[in-house]
Parts: sequence; C-alpha cells; structure tokens
Amino acid sequence: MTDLNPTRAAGEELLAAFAPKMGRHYANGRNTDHGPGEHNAVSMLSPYIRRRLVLESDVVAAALAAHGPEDTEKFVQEVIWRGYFKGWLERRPQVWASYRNGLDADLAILERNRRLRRDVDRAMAGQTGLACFDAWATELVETGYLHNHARMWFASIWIFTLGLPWRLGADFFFRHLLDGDAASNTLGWRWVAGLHTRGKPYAADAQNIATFTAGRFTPRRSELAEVTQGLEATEPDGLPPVLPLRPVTLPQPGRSTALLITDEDCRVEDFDLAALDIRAAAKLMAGHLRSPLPVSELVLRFEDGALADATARAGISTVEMQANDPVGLVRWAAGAGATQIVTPYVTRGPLRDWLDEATPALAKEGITLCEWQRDWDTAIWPHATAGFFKVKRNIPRILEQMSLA
Ligand SMILES: Cc1cc2nc3c(=O)[nH]c(=O)nc-3n(C[C@H](O)[C@H](O)[C@H](O)COP(=O)(O)OP(=O)(O)OC[C@H]3O[C@@H](n4cnc5c(N)ncnc54)[C@H](O)[C@@H]3O)c2cc1C
Repeated sequence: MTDLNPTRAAGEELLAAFAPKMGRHYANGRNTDHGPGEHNAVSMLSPYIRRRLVLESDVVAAALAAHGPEDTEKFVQEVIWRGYFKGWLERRPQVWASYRNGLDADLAILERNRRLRRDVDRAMAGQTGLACFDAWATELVETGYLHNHARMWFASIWIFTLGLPWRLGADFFFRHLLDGDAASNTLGWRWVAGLHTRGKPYAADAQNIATFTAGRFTPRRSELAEVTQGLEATEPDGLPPVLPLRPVTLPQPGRSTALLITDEDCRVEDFDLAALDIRAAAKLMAGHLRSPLPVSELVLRFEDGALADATARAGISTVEMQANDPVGLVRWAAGAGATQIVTPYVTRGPLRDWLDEATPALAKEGITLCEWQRDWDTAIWPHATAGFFKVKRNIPRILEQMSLA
C-alpha cells in the first residue's frame, strides 16, 4: 500500500485493473484476508475513493459495464455503504461530536492510568501475544491499509477480548488508515461495538478467522472473548434523533472567490471553475486534524501528493495552507479581496469542525463559505436515516437517478 501513488491517474489505473474482478470474483472472494501484498480479491481503491480521486459513480459504472447488475450486486452495495455511512453521520452530527469529546476524555484517562496506557501501547505496537491481532496492528502501521474483515476482527478483539476503550482503537485506525474517514471509521467501530445496529455487536470468532485468513492464523477459541453483549449500556439514551441535512450555500458566479482545495474532494475540475472570479486558491493540509495525537507520516504524505495532483489538474496556482488557526483562513480570503470561499462539500469530521470554527470570523468579514455538492451524495443521503437496509432497498432508484441503471 505504501507504494500507492496519490494521483487520479493511478487511481483510475487501479480501477481499470480491478474492473474484471468486480463481479463474482469479488462476491466469492472478498471476505478472505490474504495478508499484506496479497489483497487481490478486493479493490484497495479506498484511499482514492475517500479523496474522490476516483468517484464512486465511476467505480459503479465500471462494475456494471463489465459484469451487469446481477453479478455486481455485492460490489455495488459495498461502495454504497460508504455513502450510507457518510449520509448517516451528516444526519446525526451529534454522534461525531460525542466521539470527539469522548476521545478527549479517554486520552485524559490514559494519562492517569498507567496500566491502561501499557495495555493500549502493547496493542498498538502489536505486542499482545495474540498472533493475528499483532500482525494486523503491524500491517496497519506499516502499510496504512487493512482488509475489511481484519478491521472487523481487530476492532472486536480490541473492545471485547482486550477490553480497551473503543474510541482509542478508532483513533488508532484514523491516525493510520490511508482511507481514514470520519464516517466509515467511527461508524465501523460503533457497528462492531453494537452501538450502531444496537444490541448486535460483532464477535471475532476463532474458526471464522482461520477460514477467512486461509489458515494464516489459527487462534484458539479460548484466546478470544465470548461476546454476549455490546456496549449499548454506555449510551443508555440510545441514538440521537435524525436531523435535517445541513443547508448548503452554493457558489455564486461572478463574486470574487477564494478557492479551497482539500482532500475531502480532489476533483475540483469537475465543477464549473470558469464561472468563478477566482482571486486566490489554496490547498489546505488538514490530515493532522484527524486526532489530538500525531497522525501517520504515510497519511500526511498521501494527502500532500493528492493535493498536489488536484491542483495540477485544476490548472490553478495555489498557496499551501495548514489547517491551524482557523483565523488564518479568514485572513487569507480577506487579503485576496474574496467575498466567497468555494470548496466541494465538506462532510462531518475534523475538517468540517475546523471550518465551523472559522465561520463566525468569516461572517464578520462578509465572506460566505460556499460548497458544491455531488449528485451521488444527494441521491443517497435522504435514505441514510436508519439501517443500511433502507438504502439497499433504494439502490435501483439511486442508480436510476445517477443514470447508471
Ligand atoms: C472498524 C472499521 C473501520 C473502518 N474504517 C474505514 C475508514 O476509515 N475508511 C473507509 O473508507 N472505510 C472504512 N471501513 C470500511 C471498509 O473496511 C473499507 O472501506 C475497505 O476495507 C476498503 O478496502 P477496499 O477499497 O479494498 O474495499 P473493497 O471491498 O474493494 O470495496 C470498494 C469500496 O467500497 C467502499 N466500502 C467497502 N466496504 C465498505 C464498508 N464496510 N463501509 C464503508 N465503505 C465501504 C470503500 O470505498 C471501498 O474502497 C472500516 C470498516 C471497519 C469494520
């Protein structure tokens, strides 16, 4: 994974190479984790899709063109899971806020509790003595990727066998995954913990691990906790209510504009740049916001490369900006005489939090934050109010809306 090139061209090459496998090959083989360097039954497109170097709609179109709707059902569903999770978090932003607050509290406890500190450090260093878990911790740190099944097993063992706080595990993932995404990661962990589909925690099973690692790992049953209950009791009030989608201010043609390119969406060339009076443009490095702890160099380098590639494709010269003090954003835009900052829609997560912090200061300067939205998101998000089933039921309609059916 470390040799992945963070460009649209490299993502599209990977997409073309995997397209022949998006049908039955994927459906039959996707659950097996063959280990680092051998992840051939899954696409490994996630770092590209996460940054929209490759679009979900292009991935789905390639699958359908190569195999037709029946054979690609599973693959298309998996791609749509991402949109489901993103929409779900857009509609329940309280869950993101409580994750971040809870993480701060967990990190404060870690400072005081030496035993917990030792156990968490051992888990992250791959030194628990449980061979499969230790190998996945090492793979994650060294490559920035884990197979989906390994993510499920790892999270389950972290929570139920090692008894460690789930948010510290989610944070460990978020700091190291090249595809790290606030929605997929937070909700993936919550799902394993039994907090998303409440009362249905995911149990890592010894036989299942042996089967789906093709015998690379054969943990004993006694080494893994028997999971009888999830973490629902830690959230006795249940899930917060579904909120309406955040209203979006669209860019206005002709207004003096500061263009912001972030790794939320690295294909600004898809939008109508020519309609804008662009006075300044910046690529914003925000990967370090993922966590209060240091974020992996692999992640930061991938972001840097993706932003350089995005800027080159947009054909616009940019300054580089670090997402530090949000007032810096205001100064930059005001200094360029901009009355609107334009960027592709920024979903719930660390970058959104940072932009929200800047919003009052922007308003004081008379600068509006405007966003472009993608049809893919607007097609899925209205259905992302409950379980995945509701979205799944609507997949034919979503594909039709996207002219993909
Ligand atoms: C605890 C946990 C944490 C996770 N954290 C992240 C994360 O931070 N970022 C992330 O992109 N995915 C996350 N996932 C989902 C999934 O594991 C990855 O998207 C997938 O493993 C990426 O590998 P791939 O590109 O080879 O997937 P493929 O199987 O080839 O799937 C194609 C694409 O579909 C999407 N996708 C597939 N499965 C899922 C899923 N279960 N949920 C959401 N999208 C999916 C991804 O964009 C992926 O690139 C997490 C899952 C779990 C259980």
